[in-house]
Amino acid sequence: MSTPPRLAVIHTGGTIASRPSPDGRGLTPQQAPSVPGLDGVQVHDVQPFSLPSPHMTPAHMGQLAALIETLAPDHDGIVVTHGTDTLEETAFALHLTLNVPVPVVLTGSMRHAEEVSWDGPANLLDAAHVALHPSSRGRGPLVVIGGDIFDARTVTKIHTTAVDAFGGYPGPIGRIDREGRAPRLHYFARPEPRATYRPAHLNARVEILYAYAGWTGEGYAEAEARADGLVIAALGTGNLPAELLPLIRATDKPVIIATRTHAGPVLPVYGYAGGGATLVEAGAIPASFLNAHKARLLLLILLGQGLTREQIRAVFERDEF
Ligand SMILES: NC(=O)C[C@H](N)C(=O)O
Repeated sequence: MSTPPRLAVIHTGGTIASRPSPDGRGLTPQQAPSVPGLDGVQVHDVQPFSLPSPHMTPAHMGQLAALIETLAPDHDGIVVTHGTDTLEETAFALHLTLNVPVPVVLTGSMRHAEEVSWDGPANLLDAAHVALHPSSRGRGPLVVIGGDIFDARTVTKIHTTAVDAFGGYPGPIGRIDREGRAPRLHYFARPEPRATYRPAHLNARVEILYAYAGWTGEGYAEAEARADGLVIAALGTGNLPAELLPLIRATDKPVIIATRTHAGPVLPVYGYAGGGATLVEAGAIPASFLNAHKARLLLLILLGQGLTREQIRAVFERDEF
């Protein structure tokens, strides 16, 4: 008789574990969900903490990565349940730091267990099937929501309330559906090979500034003084108002230019004061196609690994993530 597949389910909180709190103050994580209808699978539930995902920190992400590394040798797949608000950040932190052969699949829900349209059980079952499927190996951490399978590098939350809350450019790399009870899984794309990092710590201070029409640099000097590095969610292909150019030129710390536009790369094409070409000439580092919060995590991890500004520039320039 063959041994049943072994699945670890790591519960971290989020709406998928939430219910209205007895004090009437709104939803809070209370009870980890169980995977429904998984016959013949040995499920091992683990709950390192139970948080709403806005309370997640890089330290929790590090704790989760260490736990996954401990569980990986004895399991065929690992599912992580997580709040959706920062799910893409945890997924990307794992993508950058984990090097385990077993599939790791993050999921969550947009509706809680007492709502009519509770999406937790289906997402959990989908995530379990994806995690246990042999074709999922070697793709890095994946995110499964609403039947869509995303890679951690490009996935992002695109809606605050819809059940299909995740998207990102260029979109899902696969799809899981069910025919009766049987899972039907298709992959359309294989993520590019990724680099993994071993930071000595995750304590670097990296702040994000958000650009807008009429910004004259308010908040920049204070953030620059406190932080080890900055990320700016800039405009379009990575442009800023002219007033930011001398501020960036005077900064020795890494300043990453991401974009507040929801898709597309940052490219140094404009030569007016504050245009992307002038920011790069002043020392700034384009974030490639990473959004500001993923660029922040990459910078934090590279700083934690002791890289210099020029080594950090090379990682972003070569898309080594
Ligand atoms: N749908 C959710 O999970 C949202 C919740 N605020 C969280 O991220 O924990």
